[in-house]
This record gives sequence, C-alpha cells and structure tokens, in this order.
Amino acid sequence: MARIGIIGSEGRMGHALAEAIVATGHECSGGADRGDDVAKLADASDALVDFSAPAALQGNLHAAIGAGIPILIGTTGITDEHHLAIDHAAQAVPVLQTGNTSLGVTLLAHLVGEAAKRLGPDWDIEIVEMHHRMKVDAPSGTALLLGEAAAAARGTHLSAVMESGRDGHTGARAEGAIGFAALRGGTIAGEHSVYFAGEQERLQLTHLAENRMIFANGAVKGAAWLIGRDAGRYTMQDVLGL
Ligand SMILES: NC(=O)C1=CN([C@@H]2O[C@H](COP(=O)(O)OP(=O)(O)OC[C@H]3O[C@@H](n4cnc5c(N)ncnc54)[C@H](OP(=O)(O)O)[C@@H]3O)[C@@H](O)[C@H]2O)C=CC1
Ligand SMILES: O=C(O)C1=N[C@H](C(=O)O)C[C@H](O)C1
Repeated sequence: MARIGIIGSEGRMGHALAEAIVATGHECSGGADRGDDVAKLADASDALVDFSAPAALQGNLHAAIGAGIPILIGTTGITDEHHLAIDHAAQAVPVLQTGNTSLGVTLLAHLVGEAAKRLGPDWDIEIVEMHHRMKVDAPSGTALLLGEAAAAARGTHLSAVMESGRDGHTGARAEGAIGFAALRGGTIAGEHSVYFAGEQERLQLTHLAENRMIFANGAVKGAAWLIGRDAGRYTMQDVLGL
C-alpha cells in the first residue's frame, strides 16, 4: 500500500486518480491545487502524481526532491525547458514523465516505432488527435509522444521534422515531415490516429480512450512502481515491461 499525493486534485484527472488510488488498495495522502503547499503534501506521501499545469512543474519537482520521493508527471503542454528541469530532478529522485499513462498508448508508441522503421521514409506520417472542448494544449502530449517514437525510429528528432498547424498556402508536404492536426469538441477522453500514407496504400494505427480512468489506473501503477527505485528518468514502457 502506497501513500500517493495528487497535484491538481480538483481537476478531471485529479478526481479520476483519487478514485483509482482507492480502488487499487492504495491511500490518497491528500491533494495540492493552485496556491497549496506541495512540500507539505510531499512530506506526507510515498509518491506524487502531477496532473495540473506546466507552470506548477518546477515547484512540484522541488517538493519531490525535498521529500526524497518519486514523482510521476502526467501534465502535458511542457517545453524543452521543463524537460531539462525533469532531467535535473531525475538525478536526485525517480521521475516518470509521459503524455499518456494508458497501457494501450504505451503499446501503440512501440507499434508506431516498428511501423516507421519497417515502412521506411517513403511513407508519410500524419498524426490526428481529438479531445474534449476543455483541453488547453495542442498537439496533445500523446500526439507528441507518438511523433517522437516515429522520429526516433527514423533516426531523427521530432523537432527537426514536425509540421503542425498547417493553414493557408503551405506549399507541398516536406519530405520526411511528421504532420499533426488537433481537433477539439464535446467530451472526448482522447483519440489518436497515426497514419502511414504510402503509394496507393495507407496504414492507420488508432487508440480510442473511452474513459479517463485508463489514464488514472496507469498513473497509479506507475507511481507505485517508482517507489524504491534508484533516481533516474523512467517511462511507462519501463513500468509495463514493453
Ligand atoms: N499523461 C496522461 O496520461 C494524461 C495527461 N493529462 C494532462 O493532465 C493535465 C490535467 O488535465 P485535466 O485534469 O483534464 O485538467 P483540469 O483543468 O481539469 O485540472 C487541472 C487541475 O490542476 C489545477 N492547477 C492549475 N494550475 C495549478 C498549479 N499551479 N498548481 C497546482 N494545481 C494547479 C487546476 O486548478 P484551476 O482549475 O484553478 O486552474 C485544476 O484543478 C493536462 O495537462 C492534461 O493534458 C490528462 C489526462 C491523461
Ligand atoms: O487533456 C486530456 O484530457 C488528455 N491529455 C493527454 C494528452 O495531452 O495527450 C492524454 C489524453 O489524451 C487526455
């Protein structure tokens, strides 16, 4: 039984996470929201899970380091600067950052890498995602994670090949580009499709989240797995053994 502290506890994921923690026999050590003392929550916890906002990230990492406990970061919309801060924190405590904690997307990322590797550079890669009307960041963290998996399989970095937000006279698609499109509406928990478009044929890999409990359950699994690990940066692939 682990004591798990929730950052962003009043949000959609915060509520789902509280439910998942109890359902899996763990204990919720409390919640921290805007203006609350995260260090106090960290002191009462065996692990922290962050589903809040990028602005809170640095303070959350400090709190985890101060208490000497692991932290799982599920918050999306984070920048290169945030990633550097995560790398730095991972020298002191176990840190897992991911745009998606679900089993299905973790496996999908692996499949996308395989497809990108085996199909080769002639197949154009496009990633389409759709989320509920309240989502504030685009492309989604999951879309970026899938794009990174495809780019890595092609021996490059997503930042070098990413095409996002096409509008107007864009010119032809750049060779080797990985394109992104983001749709928003309704109450959709999360849909991601990765298209591999070749000559006269197309492969489409899709994940449909029917309920955000899949993210909450994965986050609890990840947080519990981090407890007792050496300091370092971990992934959901590590947790699920994929
Ligand atoms: N990795 C994954 O598997 C998943 C990641 N996510 C990501 O998790 C994040 C949260 O999503 P969701 O729950 O839907 O969003 P919500 O907006 O419903 O919840 C976010 C919560 O965090 C609070 N918050 C905002 N700023 C801070 C801060 N500085 N310190 C502490 N708390 C703060 C918000 O409070 P207030 O209302 O006052 O702003 C709100 O209660 C998003 O980035 C989302 O993309 C979501 C699902 C799965
Ligand atoms: O904001 C959400 O809701 C979600 N965010 C994550 C993302 O940005 O990919 C994960 C999931 O798709 C739901």
